[in-house]
Amino acid sequence: MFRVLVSDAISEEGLAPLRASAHIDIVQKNVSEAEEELHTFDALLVRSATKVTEKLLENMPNLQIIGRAGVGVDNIDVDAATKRGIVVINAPNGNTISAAEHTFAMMAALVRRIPQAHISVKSREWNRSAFVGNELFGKKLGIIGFGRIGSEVAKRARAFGMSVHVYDPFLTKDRAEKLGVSIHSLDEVLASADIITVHTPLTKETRGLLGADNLAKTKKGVYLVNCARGGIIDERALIPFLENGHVAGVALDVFEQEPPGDHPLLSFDNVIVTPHLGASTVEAQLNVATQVAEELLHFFEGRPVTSSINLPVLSKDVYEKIHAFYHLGRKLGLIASQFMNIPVQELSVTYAGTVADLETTYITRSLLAGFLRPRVASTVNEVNAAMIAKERGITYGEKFSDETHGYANCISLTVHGENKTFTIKGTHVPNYGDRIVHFDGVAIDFAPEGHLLYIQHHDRPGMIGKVGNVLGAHDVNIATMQVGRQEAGGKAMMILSLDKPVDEAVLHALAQIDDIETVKRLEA
Ligand SMILES: NC(=O)C1=CN([C@@H]2O[C@H](COP(=O)(O)OP(=O)(O)OC[C@H]3O[C@@H](n4cnc5c(N)ncnc54)[C@H](O)[C@@H]3O)[C@@H](O)[C@H]2O)C=CC1
Ligand SMILES: O=C(O)C(=O)COP(=O)(O)O
Repeated sequence: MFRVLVSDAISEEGLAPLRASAHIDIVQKNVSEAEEELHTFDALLVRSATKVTEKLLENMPNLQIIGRAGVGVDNIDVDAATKRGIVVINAPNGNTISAAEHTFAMMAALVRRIPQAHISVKSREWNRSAFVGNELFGKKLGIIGFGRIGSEVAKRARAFGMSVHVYDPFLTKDRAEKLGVSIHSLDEVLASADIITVHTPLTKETRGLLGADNLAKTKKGVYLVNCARGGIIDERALIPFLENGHVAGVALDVFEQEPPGDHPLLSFDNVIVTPHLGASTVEAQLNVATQVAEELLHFFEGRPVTSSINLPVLSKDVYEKIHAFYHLGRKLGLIASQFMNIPVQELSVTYAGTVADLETTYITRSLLAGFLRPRVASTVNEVNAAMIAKERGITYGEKFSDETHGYANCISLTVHGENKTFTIKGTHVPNYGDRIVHFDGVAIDFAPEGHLLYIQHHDRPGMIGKVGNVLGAHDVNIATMQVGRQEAGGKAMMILSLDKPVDEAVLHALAQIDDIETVKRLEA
């Protein structure tokens, strides 16, 4: 049973597929209400209200996945989640239209002074001359951040007869041309726009992007809109520009602190506000809840998630192709780590044959996670494997080769340790399974499954019988046995697969046999 804590208001209808699952138990409580049971949850679903801090994650040791029913993840400590191997997903498209429409509504309301006029009429006044506004038609709209929402705002602005000047350092000329907007530097947008709307994420680079210096570069009489994140426009810096009339008006849906409390900006008549409503439509909430619910179901079924913030994103198609290699990679890493149970500095992975054409980053992450698993006490998976490897000074790299040793595909892992190097190679045979085809310099063929016993010995007659006798005497049943050697009379090895793991006494008894050099247990 997977337990899901839903700690913000998320559409019931969107959550229906999760509720329908017999394996999922949904609890709807905020974090403080759920304090006593935080340790029991496998998943956490939030919007922007819940602050997912490192401290909260410490109290949720079973957490595997955080779903953000929306876009912005600035309320989630993604680094802390990644460190713990927790997958973070969001619903990037579900509320785009709602946020763009809200931005547009705010912009129109701002220049026509609709909220102020509304309050006046509701106060039984009729003062038409007090609310003379401006047209949007013919004005220059400066858009800072031209992603999903920025570009939807641009389409609507063009329909209103506005010209759109965009600043986004990651925007290509092609895309700008397609959407009928012109690309400019930030300074150019600041200097030329009649209205400026921001649509970036809140990051170290965008916090305070419109601070005192940049506000001073804007046109006198400029209107500003922030329906993205509080803090992109510096609230404190804005105040003198409103006081001296340089800024004609501001529309804010978001605040540095939410709720903003008794904020000085709220006293200005020409500052219009909404309480973070950009995504608050029935449609957007259904979309985002449905998206995260589906992703959560996939995750719990062991299928790929498609909108992760901290995992390489895989389409269903790509996943179908790579998942067999993903498991093989995990096994190669796991076996290699146990065999090389010494400090290691470097892992080198080589892909050959059909696997070389696939999304190998994901397979390498899986291999790395398999390698680190026996070495670290905490959860390690493809989310945090790269970070943990770095912390432990283990570097890794991928290569590609044509050498498949006669197989359709081959993954080769070489582990470099102090004074020792080990290579293991495996292949995946469709409808048959994974096979290890090369182990520490010896060609062999075994399935990387279950309780394995590795025995390295000199190639002599009677070795198989001696090993069989010792295991029989200890009541250990052999399921399969594979043998291989470098050359007749030289280094040879056996890989046995056993029904149960062997204990130290068996390892010791085997090591006493003449001509046996090494005996190791390997779990796969
Ligand atoms: N008010 C609300 O309820 C909602 C707010 N949002 C917020 O709106 C913002 C935009 O969301 P989306 O368009 O979906 O995101 P997006 O990721 O599609 O677009 C963000 C754009 O900002 C650009 N960008 C990044 N750093 C920049 C910088 N330093 N200067 C200029 N451009 C930069 C990126 O290249 C990208 O094109 C986010 O902050 C999101 O959290 C989203 C939905 C609802
Ligand atoms: O999706 C976003 O980034 C939003 O800001 C929407 O936030 P909300 O889910 O309405 O709390």
